[in-house]
Amino acid sequence: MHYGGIEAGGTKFVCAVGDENGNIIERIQFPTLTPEETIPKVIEFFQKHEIRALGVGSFGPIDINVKSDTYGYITSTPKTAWTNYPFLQALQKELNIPIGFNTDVNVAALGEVTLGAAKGMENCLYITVGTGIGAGAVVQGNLLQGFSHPEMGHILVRRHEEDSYTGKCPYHKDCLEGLAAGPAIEERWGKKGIELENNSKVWEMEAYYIAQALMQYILVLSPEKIILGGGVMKQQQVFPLIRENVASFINGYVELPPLEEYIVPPSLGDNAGITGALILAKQSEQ
Ligand SMILES: Nc1ncnc2c1ncn2[C@@H]1O[C@H](COP(=O)(O)OP(=O)(O)OP(=O)(O)O)[C@@H](O)[C@H]1O
Ligand SMILES: [Zn+2]
Repeated sequence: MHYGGIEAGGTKFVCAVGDENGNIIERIQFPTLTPEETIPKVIEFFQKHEIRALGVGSFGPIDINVKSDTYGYITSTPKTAWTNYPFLQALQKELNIPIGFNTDVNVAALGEVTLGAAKGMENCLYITVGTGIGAGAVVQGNLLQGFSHPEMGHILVRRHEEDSYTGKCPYHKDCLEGLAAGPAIEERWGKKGIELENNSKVWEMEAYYIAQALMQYILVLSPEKIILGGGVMKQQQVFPLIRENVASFINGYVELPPLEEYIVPPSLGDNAGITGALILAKQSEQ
């Protein structure tokens, strides 16, 4: 018997069928169009396979509070076709199996803690720096959740002294996402991140912001491993800069594991999310 997983992103939906250990057997992807266009394709894929349960890691904001009337909905997303869309209910109606529902980043954290860079640990943080910045956390073996899911990308950071860019977040302007996500890099420097590889100032500034965020996450959550993924983090040269900045901000106040092992890329690569979704599927049966 197999499990299903969905990594629902702002640009594409990845769907996979896997085994009880999170191994992917078959995967397929669809562009994220409107729910009316995308969801029937997703349902058709899973109806072809006999799956026991499904796990969903979704872009957000989403409602993951099981006590809420809108549990399972995508809520106030800027992708207007999906605003207030009852995502979980639409899947449930057609598939009639247990479904676990959480954020893309929480699910990626679950993948990495179960089978990836944080395997064997109870606490880890998964951060994506892409079109937006988001983080998911496994804390004492559980996905972190309160009245809603964490929104760690929107924290405030101290400005780099050479940065006069106003910031791109529609809600806060110069929050972390507003200053350090891919679109902010592009607007500040006038080129996409991928074309700025050799501009050391870009990555020095990027590391300065990301490291401040990491300091705050470290002090609040005490993660055993920090995993940084997403498009911007494909710039591997930023990792040593982030580690240096984290060391300098923390300034010896807490003893950290060796930073090359502590702040790392996802060891499941681009499969962190979909693998976590398969694991969430299995957990949803219990
Ligand atoms: N190799 C790269 N180097 C630098 N920046 C990159 C690279 N690849 C993608 N980006 C930037 O990352 C952003 C896209 O992020 P990503 O590839 O993680 O996709 P996404 O899934 O849309 O993001 P999100 O997870 O925030 O929804 C864009 O702003 C893009 O310019
Ligand atoms: Zn913000």
